[in-house]
Amino acid sequence: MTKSLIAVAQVTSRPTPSETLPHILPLLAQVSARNASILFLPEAADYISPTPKAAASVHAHPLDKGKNPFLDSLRAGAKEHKLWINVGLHERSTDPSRCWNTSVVLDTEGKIRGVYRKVHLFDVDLQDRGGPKILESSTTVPGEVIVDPVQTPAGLVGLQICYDLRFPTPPTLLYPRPHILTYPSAFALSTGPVHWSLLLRARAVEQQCYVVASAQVGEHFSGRASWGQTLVASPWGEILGELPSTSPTNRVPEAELLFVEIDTSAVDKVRQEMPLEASRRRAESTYEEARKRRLGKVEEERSGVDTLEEREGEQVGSI
Ligand SMILES: O=C(O)CNC(=O)[C@H](CS)NC(=O)CCC(=O)C(=O)O
Repeated sequence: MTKSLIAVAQVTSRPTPSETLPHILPLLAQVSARNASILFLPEAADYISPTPKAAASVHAHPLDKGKNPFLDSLRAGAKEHKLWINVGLHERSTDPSRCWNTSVVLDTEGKIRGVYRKVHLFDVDLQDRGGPKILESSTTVPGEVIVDPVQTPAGLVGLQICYDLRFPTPPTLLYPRPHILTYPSAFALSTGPVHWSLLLRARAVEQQCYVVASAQVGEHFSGRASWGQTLVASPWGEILGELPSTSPTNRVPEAELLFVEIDTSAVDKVRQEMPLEASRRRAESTYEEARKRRLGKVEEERSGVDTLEEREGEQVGSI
């Protein structure tokens, strides 16, 4: 069987896990009623807090069984409804005021099959574009590892999170090559309209795989909203399904589902028709040479501030 139905959720998470969970749990029965094999939930599905530093010490827990009420409920739900679940959530780190931004894969026994911690953190100042100034690194510890894709009933799933979407290199390093790249997200209103679907489709076209992006949507609390537009792209880059984005004129539900059929043989077919990976390997030595040259130049620029002035002095003197 190469075909399977997947369910992709769009959610408005609240400031605490106990406020959010009642919106998420009913989705599990809906997924199971449609016989979908796996449910994808967004980044920070457990909560989005106005005071993330304080919330980290209260609501972020280790992933271990019995230590994380939000994840424990999903583990029980996965088992009850015989589903796999991919979920983004806050994970307690060794620093009490900063958590990991983590993506977890659960199997039908509620057992953890994959854990990825967001590597690229959203440290930006978009105020001139009507957007936020956010320093995710002040509340989040960056992950250090690109993890291997996880085998699920829908195919091999490569784990990335939200802002990672802007970095094309990590997916090129995944092995075995995934059938699905997943980007659980909470995209900003200021970046979503132009960048979100463009980047998701670009990753699908480059990696020749499905891209599944479950998104946060709507207003989490006064002053913080997410873009939405939960989306699935095909290995050819087509949009196979999407849910509404946040807009002043359209009220989005607190939680809803998108169902899409995935066919792993469609991934194999595109990769046969256009064998990008084979070409990439042939180019590897060329990349390496360019990379070294670039690194050399960057280092020269960084250490060369004083010497540059000296050189300018020399030039002036010699003219
Ligand atoms: O932990 C939470 O509270 C929820 N997490 C988020 O909202 C994260 C980090 S602030 N958001 C993004 O990475 C947006 C990226 C984005 O919008 C872009 O790349 O344009």
